[in-house]
Amino acid sequence: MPDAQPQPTAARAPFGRRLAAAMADRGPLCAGIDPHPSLLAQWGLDDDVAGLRRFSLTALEALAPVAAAVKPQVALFERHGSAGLAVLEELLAAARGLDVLSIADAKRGDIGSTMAAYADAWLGEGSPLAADSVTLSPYLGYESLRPAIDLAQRTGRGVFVLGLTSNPEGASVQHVGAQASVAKRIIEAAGTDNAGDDVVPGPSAPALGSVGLVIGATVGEALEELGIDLAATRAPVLAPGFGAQGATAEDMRRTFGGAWEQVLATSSRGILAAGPDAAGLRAAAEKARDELA
Ligand SMILES: O=c1ccn([C@@H]2O[C@H](COP(=O)(O)O)[C@@H](O)[C@H]2O)c(=O)[nH]1
Repeated sequence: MPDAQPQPTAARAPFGRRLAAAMADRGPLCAGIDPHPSLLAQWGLDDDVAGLRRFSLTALEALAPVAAAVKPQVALFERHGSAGLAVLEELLAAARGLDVLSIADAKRGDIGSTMAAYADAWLGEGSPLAADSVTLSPYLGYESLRPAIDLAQRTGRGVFVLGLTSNPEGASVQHVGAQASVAKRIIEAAGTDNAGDDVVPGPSAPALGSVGLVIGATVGEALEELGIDLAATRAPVLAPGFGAQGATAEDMRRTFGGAWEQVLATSSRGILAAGPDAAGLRAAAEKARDELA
């Protein structure tokens, strides 16, 4: 498996630009790498570190050529302790070597002083866990995420802030406030950050900032009901819920409307269930990507 160190800051274009180019080149699919115990069993692997490593590297090699990004689910590595995190480090390095963008789905969020340490871990130059981007939870206040947003912008990396999540329970917090909802405030704050970013469109790619949003593919009419103008934010939109959680490409086109070009649909179990055969995995990802195209 190829290995590569994070590049120096100066050599890396802004994350939004790199993501837009990858989406133009490979399509709007992010392949989730979620080594659930049930999937390990289905692949004939043990629920241990060797099984985790085989699963993750097999999925990466099969899926990297057909996905704009890969998204390892950090919790499923953490459950194996420090050895699991070492596998995640190896996976992130291998993704760099295969030239596919990585999104560490860690959903970090804390008071600013601690947030700086999370930022160093996931976005810091030279950190063994550094990914191209990381998911963040804004429920200690959007501004508490500032150290991560700033570091991402300095290093050509990105963040995806939870806006409207794909799970049905999310609405009980995120929809509160109706037309001035919690979600709307967070989404508009991301838009403000992207307005200050150096955002330029590529020849066949939309102009995307480096502060992304997580908006579930399953949220239905919520964007419209809450009066949210996603297109105005220029945020890359990571959309989980496609596949195993039930959202179809058609549902997503309806939900995202004029912001469709910003959407990076992510699917994990829906693709990974086709493993361990590499050709089967790739075919499942290509089918998902073609449905979205
Ligand atoms: O709102 C959210 C935020 C993150 N996720 C994550 O995405 C994947 C979805 O996996 P599937 O197997 O495709 O359902 C998983 O890692 C979640 O933690 C989300 O689903 N919803």
